Amino acid sequence: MLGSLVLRKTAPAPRLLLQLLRSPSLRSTTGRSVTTGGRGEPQWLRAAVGGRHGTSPALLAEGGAATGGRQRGSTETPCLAASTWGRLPSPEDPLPGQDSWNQVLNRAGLGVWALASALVAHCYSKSPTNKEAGGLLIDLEYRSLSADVNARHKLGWTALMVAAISRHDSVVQVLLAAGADPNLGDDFSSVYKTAKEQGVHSLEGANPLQRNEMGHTPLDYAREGEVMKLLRTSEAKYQEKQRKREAEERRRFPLEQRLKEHIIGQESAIAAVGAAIRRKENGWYDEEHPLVFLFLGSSGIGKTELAKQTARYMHKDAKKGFIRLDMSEFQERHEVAKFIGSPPGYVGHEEGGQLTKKLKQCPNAVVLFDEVDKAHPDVLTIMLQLFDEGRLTDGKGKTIDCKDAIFIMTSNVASDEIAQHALQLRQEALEMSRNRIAENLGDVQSGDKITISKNFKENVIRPILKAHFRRDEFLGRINEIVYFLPFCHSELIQLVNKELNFWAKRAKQRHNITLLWDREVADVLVDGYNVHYGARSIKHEVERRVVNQLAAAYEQDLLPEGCCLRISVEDSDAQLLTGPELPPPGAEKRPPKLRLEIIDKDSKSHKLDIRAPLHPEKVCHTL
Ligand SMILES: Nc1ncnc2c1ncn2[C@@H]1O[C@H](COP(=O)(O)OP(=O)(O)OP(=O)(O)O)[C@@H](O)[C@H]1O
Repeated sequence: MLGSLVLRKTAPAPRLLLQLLRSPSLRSTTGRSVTTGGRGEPQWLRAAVGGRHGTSPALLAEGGAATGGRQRGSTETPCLAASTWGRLPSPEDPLPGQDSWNQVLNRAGLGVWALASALVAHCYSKSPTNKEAGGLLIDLEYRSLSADVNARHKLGWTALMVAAISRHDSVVQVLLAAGADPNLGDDFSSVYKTAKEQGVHSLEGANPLQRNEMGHTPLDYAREGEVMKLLRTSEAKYQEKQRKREAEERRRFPLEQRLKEHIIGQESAIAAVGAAIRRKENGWYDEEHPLVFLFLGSSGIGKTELAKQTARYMHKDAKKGFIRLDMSEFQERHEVAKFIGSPPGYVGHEEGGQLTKKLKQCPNAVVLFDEVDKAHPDVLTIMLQLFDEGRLTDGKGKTIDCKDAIFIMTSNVASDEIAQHALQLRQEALEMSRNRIAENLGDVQSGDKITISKNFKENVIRPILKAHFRRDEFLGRINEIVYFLPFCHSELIQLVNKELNFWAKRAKQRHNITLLWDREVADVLVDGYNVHYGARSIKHEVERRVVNQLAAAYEQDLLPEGCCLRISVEDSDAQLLTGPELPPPGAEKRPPKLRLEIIDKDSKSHKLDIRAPLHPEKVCHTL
């Protein structure tokens, strides 16, 4: 059934979008306008009305680019391009040499309804007769399509946002009249963020370089003639566009920012890696040699995580782009063959080497050599050749050029010295800040931000490394030695919260249970930190003191479907004074206990009596 909409306002002057969206008269005609002013407004709207035409359409362009939504050979999205045509297009209209409208619309991700309404509105608004008549009579098929005018593209934008960003005021008006909500949130403010949430790569798009399962690109199927020329040009154009898009992405969402989303603390390490990669990406590096890092620090502190996240940033195909070798598997001389493959006539010749096989698939991968200090000296010799020449010859005599690879070695050598030094620096920083507070000197420095001194690196760490690797030239080929420091208190709190958030998400997804916790809970769980196990000790503490109890409560049927649970700290002092187990004088104070409570609909909470699994008759007190 066709629906009809009468819009009584005349088309507004350009750049009056904000007034239009905020206008009370609009509210009176359509019932909709922006409810909050200033900073509270959705970001897309501020971008749309902010006059930053150079920036804000990028949001639109991102959406188009990220989904391959632009028409070939055009810089406009289908929506923009189509709306300048000046005739009413039908979704089934063939486009010259291209897809049907439906296909273009689908690629744009807008849906027929939104674009149809936008186009219709635009065309009508251009018609002088209608303007003179003082109104726009618009027949929209959107009702017959039973479409939701507020539906979002999978990257988060709505038709209203597209129209607003591209400054089609009349289209905005129509969409508002059709019920588009100007107060919808900022889900679409960043393609990177939204793509991440949606599990797609932010640079995903219609890609002529895309390979099928046989590894072929479209060009491989076009052996001659016009099609081949066309595909070649399109590949070249795509590569150039891709390069520009990547550069823009890097500017807007720098590597450091992305790394910080996954890695808590380790700011100097993130800065060192970020700076080296920026030099490489922007052509300020030595093209003859690959980048080589040595990550030093104790266990569970983020060395592997930083390498992984760097690979994720550098490569769309994170699987091939990240090669990880445990160097403790190459401790014997004969294991060199496992590394690069055996020569002809030897066992395993056909298999190839673990490193060379993977490097062949992705010569610019991020390669992690874990526990490099454990590798046999002959393996180190091969690595030195690799770092020096940027290529490697495998057992079959085939040379792999890997000057573009990034090599990261990790080691726990000198980790005790680094940890001790960092703790000492923190202690000194803390005392200094206490003194400054005592003397009322303002400008208090936090003990969290410390820097390892050059003196310590040269006089303590380098001799240890030299003694261990016994080769100056090996250390000389490392571009950057990166130091990972033990976590400070505020970082530990973040780690605990990250872990609790992880379990809260699980609880919601798997069991429809809402999990909340008091602030003090993190302080209690931080006590489980062990400097030798790093973040892993925090993971274990959360599992031991929280997740075990959740699982026991679940097993004992104490958690009703859809319930809300709170973790809180038991008032241990009160318990000790009144409880039956008064501690003997001088006894060590027991750590505070955590308890689980169910919060009822009327916000009252009651403690769960979880039986200890090994003593079913006893109530568990060991949270
Ligand atoms: N700084 C950090 N921020 C967030 N998570 C971290 C951090 N450090 C470690 N983790 C988490 O702890 C676990 C172990 O970390 P990772 O593998 O990076 O340790 P590592 O430093 O490489 O230790 P090892 O030398 O034992 O391999 C991972 O699940 C990781 O996500």
